[in-house]
Amino acid sequence: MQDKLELFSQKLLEWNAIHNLTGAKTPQEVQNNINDSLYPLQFLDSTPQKALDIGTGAGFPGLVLAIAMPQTHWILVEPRKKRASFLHYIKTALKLDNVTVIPSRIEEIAPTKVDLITSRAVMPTKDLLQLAKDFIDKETTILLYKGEEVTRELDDITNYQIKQNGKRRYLFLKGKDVI
Ligand SMILES: C[S@@+](CC[C@H](N)C(=O)[O-])C[C@H]1O[C@@H](n2cnc3c(N)ncnc32)[C@H](O)[C@@H]1O
Repeated sequence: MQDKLELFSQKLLEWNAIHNLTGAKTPQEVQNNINDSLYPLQFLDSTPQKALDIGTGAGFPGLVLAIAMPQTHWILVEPRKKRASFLHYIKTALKLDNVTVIPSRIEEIAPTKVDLITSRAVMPTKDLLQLAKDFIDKETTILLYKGEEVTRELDDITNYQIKQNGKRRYLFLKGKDVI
């Protein structure tokens, strides 16, 4: 896993020097994003079979999680062409057979139920749950990477867990509480 993460980091820095894929411009910034992506893994109680990352951008968190979780099939949804091309390039270069890259918006793709949904810095929680509703069943875990104001977005959702690491808030929801 470490070798793959290093190669991902190196290629991201190379691509990012030409195309503007992400704000992470230095090895340390990329590493910080990798650490952020991986941190909440310790709170997952089982290995999901199928997972969906919405708005993967240059790979955070979905691609990093796919490298760390080879037993899970990851669907990475990213509509911006250069970002999706980069994800596809990394899938091929790192031989990530457990990854499918879909270069579309989440609302444009055929829904399928998944065990885990992740997303970071894409849209407010309620909007995301609405667009992702056909991917969610009662057992689905939803893991959203949020900031300190996370609870303001929750309105009537009362059953959730938040794990904190510095300013990051990892929001865990269960399908049965949001559908
Ligand atoms: C601020 S970037 C965050 C990228 C990455 N998740 C991260 O944290 O580095 C937001 C990403 O969400 C994607 N996005 C925006 N609306 C989307 C939608 N409706 N469905 C899927 N992706 C979307 C954008 O193309 C963009 O790459």
